[in-house]
Amino acid sequence: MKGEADFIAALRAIAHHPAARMLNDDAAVLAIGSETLILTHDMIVEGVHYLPDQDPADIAWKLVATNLSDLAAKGAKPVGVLLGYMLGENDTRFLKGLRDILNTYDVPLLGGDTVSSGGASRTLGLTAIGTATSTTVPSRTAAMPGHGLYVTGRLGAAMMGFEALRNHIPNIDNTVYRRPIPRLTEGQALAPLVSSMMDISDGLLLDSWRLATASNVTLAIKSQCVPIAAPEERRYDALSWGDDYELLFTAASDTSLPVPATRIGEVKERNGAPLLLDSNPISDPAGLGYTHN
Ligand SMILES: Nc1ncnc2c1ncn2[C@@H]1O[C@H](COP(=O)(O)OP(=O)(O)OP(=O)(O)O)[C@@H](O)[C@H]1O
Ligand SMILES: Cc1ncc(C[n+]2csc(CCOP(=O)(O)O)c2C)c(N)n1
Ligand SMILES: [Mg+2]
Repeated sequence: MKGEADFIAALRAIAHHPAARMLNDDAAVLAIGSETLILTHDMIVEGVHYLPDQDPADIAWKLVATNLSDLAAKGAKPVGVLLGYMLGENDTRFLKGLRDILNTYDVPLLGGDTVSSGGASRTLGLTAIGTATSTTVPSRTAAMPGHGLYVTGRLGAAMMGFEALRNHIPNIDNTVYRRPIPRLTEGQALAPLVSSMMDISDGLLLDSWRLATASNVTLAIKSQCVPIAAPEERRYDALSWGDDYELLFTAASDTSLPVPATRIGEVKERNGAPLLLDSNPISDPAGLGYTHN
């Protein structure tokens, strides 16, 4: 076994509950009585997800935003969060950023746990709980041949911001990298209309590959159609670096979309590779996006 994908594949043998959606989705979908809870947990690690000298207020924002983004992908309304905190050098700034994002999205802090690092690399976790807002909670497994493939926003802004922040380049906006915007209102508006939906955290191409694999379809993507927030010569990087937290979804071509989104390709019956990038078949996910090894 090696790396994230193999470990999750092994976990599938343990996660039998239908709410786990075979670990093929952004979040668990747990029906309780007449309510459907949406549950997700994401971690961030110093030096892996954020730069060691970043303002802790931004780290708090990103930790909550990345989790709310997974709720957004299921069209969920946030109910609350639980924080797994490792004490650091400026906990007051962390609390400031935490208050900022929880107030912005009107999300209560419900609890959590606090530890000291003992010298280990700083790692923070968050569990986000939401409720479904549409009767069918969008999945990654129901993309339908004939439907269009769409993405919200522009990709590559986080990559550009990260590079500017790391290399101390002024005049390049790094807000999207530091403080991503979870697409909660967009996700809720889209949920009743889409055939499948997920958020893009690890890069458009890798996450499209996951969507195609989960739905057993081929996604044909036209790279030139993807709106990017990076120089043209960085187009492939913008499609594979990750951290943009936009929504990727499939919908019937005649759907009147309630939010701005760009059609970047189409869903086809599976024929060979899960991805066709500018007509080139791609059947190996290596190099398509970010993975933990
Ligand atoms: N350690 C783990 N234990 C149980 N389930 C896990 C674990 N790691 C990942 N999963 C599950 O595997 C699936 C895919 O996880 P993944 O982290 O790729 O999705 P994601 O949260 O949408 O992505 P990202 O972490 O990039 O935001 C999800 O259902 C997730 O809950
Ligand atoms: C300092 C620093 N170096 C590199 C990156 C790039 N990066 C790390 S994890 C990830 C995907 C989301 O993670 P996960 O899949 O764990 O949710 C991306 C794009 C970064 N954000 N910060
Ligand atoms: Mg996700």
